[in-house]
Amino acid sequence: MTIRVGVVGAAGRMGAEVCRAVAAADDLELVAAVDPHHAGVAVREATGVDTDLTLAGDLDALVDAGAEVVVEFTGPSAVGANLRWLLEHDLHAVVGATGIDEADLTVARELAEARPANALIAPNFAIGAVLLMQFAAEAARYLPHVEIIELHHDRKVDAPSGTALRTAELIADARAEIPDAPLGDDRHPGARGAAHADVRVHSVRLPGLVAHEEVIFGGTGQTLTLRHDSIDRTSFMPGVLLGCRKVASLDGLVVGLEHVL
Ligand SMILES: NC(=O)C1=CN([C@@H]2O[C@H](COP(=O)(O)OP(=O)(O)OC[C@H]3O[C@@H](n4cnc5c(N)ncnc54)[C@H](OP(=O)(O)O)[C@@H]3O)[C@@H](O)[C@H]2O)C=CC1
Ligand SMILES: O=C(O)C1=N[C@H](C(=O)O)C[C@H](O)C1
Repeated sequence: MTIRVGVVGAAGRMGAEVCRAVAAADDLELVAAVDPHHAGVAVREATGVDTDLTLAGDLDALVDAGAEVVVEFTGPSAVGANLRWLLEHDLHAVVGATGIDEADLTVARELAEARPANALIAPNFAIGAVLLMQFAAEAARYLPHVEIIELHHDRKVDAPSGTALRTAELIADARAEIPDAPLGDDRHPGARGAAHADVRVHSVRLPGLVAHEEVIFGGTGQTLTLRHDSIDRTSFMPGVLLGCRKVASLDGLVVGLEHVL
């Protein structure tokens, strides 16, 4: 039995990659692709997938096409409303877009509890990044002094990255104390990064980068550096496909790919 998959944000860097990955998977079928600003464009042209589908302008196309699972890769300004719509229409959601706010997350959690559809939200679908977050949480138990540097391509709209925010939260949950992160003589605001969950996060945006994160721990006479590099967006695809296969068996809404590994 194949799973019928729709993609929202299908003309974007990640959405197009997801369309290609879904179309290439034997057990998944690409049945709809939505991207309002590119409606009417052939999916073949936007993604290279061998299909007669056309990019749809609104989410109703997902229902019309009989999608069972929908992959959401739009961005911070659209993801909250889209996720709500998907759950209200009983469509399982695999969400990669970052920047969903707390209020939208609460609504989505309640909907996923109340209705038959589930949601998997993963700030990062690359297995290496998931492991980096787990290793960072483990290290923070012993080395509470830590800062994060995330580095991304220059077209990324949000900063800090969703992965960096999640890493900071996992570190905050794991470490027993909140050590000082001195600002020093902070002559240029921002020079010491931004604090999230009491962890300093620094964001770099440059052409040539894809998605990278370093977590640097400091201790007496030593440092420990954990680093992950996505050098291509295909790095996220095994995680996204796994999410498509597992989301129906989840219970409500979960955050983090680790829950389906
Ligand atoms: N979880 C993970 O593993 C990963 C997450 N991401 C996240 O995925 C998101 C997308 O990244 P990326 O592909 O690089 O961004 P892009 O800007 O390339 O793609 C986003 C696409 O969504 C479209 N879009 C905007 N609004 C809507 C809407 N309301 N409905 C449907 N489509 C819409 C955009 O249209 P237009 O071009 O006209 O704006 C664009 O085509 C970001 O939040 C990023 O942080 C990225 C990589 C991995
Ligand atoms: O925009 C991106 O590219 C990425 N976004 C996600 C994030 O904000 O963490 C995941 C990955 O870092 C790539």
